[in-house]
Amino acid sequence: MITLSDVSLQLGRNQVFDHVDLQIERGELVYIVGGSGAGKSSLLRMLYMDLQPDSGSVQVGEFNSTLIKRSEIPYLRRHLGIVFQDFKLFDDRSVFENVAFVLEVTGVKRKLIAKKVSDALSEVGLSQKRNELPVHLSGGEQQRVVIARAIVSEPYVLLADEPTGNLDPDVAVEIMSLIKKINLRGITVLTVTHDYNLVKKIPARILQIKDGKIFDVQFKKNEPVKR
Ligand SMILES: Nc1ncnc2c1ncn2[C@@H]1O[C@H](COP(=O)(O)OP(=O)(O)OP(=O)(O)O)[C@@H](O)[C@H]1O
Repeated sequence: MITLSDVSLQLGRNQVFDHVDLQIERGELVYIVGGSGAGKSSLLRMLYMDLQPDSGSVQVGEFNSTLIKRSEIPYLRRHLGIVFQDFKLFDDRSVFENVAFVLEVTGVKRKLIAKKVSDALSEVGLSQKRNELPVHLSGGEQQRVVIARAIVSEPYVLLADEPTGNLDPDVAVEIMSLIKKINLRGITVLTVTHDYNLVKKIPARILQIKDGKIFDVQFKKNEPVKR
């Protein structure tokens, strides 16, 4: 599903990735960890092709960074569900409208939008709140809306950058459980996290970015992962 082949990336003076190879199979759930400035966001940006590697290639589904034209990048992004901190909800639109928006801009028919949005809201447990404004929801509920918006177009990969970052520990576990449920439907998930409590509670593959490389690391219970 995702392959990095001999990828190097320099940003400013930082060698963020140095001849990195990585393979992620369809249906995997993967945590991405690493210290501040290690390159976690840069990895996600390469996957949605907002950043091009200086050398090597990034393959996401049928899209390859060395072949893709700028005009094709929106098609790639339609296959990606994106849950980022700076990708806010519209305060003046209802929960339903926030989720529907993604489909409206891609020209999906009204009836189909209603069905897809209802399904997505039901999946995240927010059917009852469809007419609320986001400001009337709790932080965890708002994050559920963000997740509904990310999955409504039935992506094959979900990319999440600290999806539980600002939430209480219990709510964070609920949100991660929801992401796991979505993953079990067959969607490949990559999620950046700093939260080892979460990794402990909901175990999955862990990739650590360090010194320009990406390592698979084993999480040992009772022992903090070194950062
Ligand atoms: N546009 C840029 N120009 C120069 N350097 C950059 C640029 N963007 C990012 N960097 C540097 O590249 C490195 C990787 O940044 P990145 O944002 O991917 O790290 P991160 O692991 O997501 O960090 P954090 O956990 O702090 O968000 C950092 O050293 C950062 O300062």
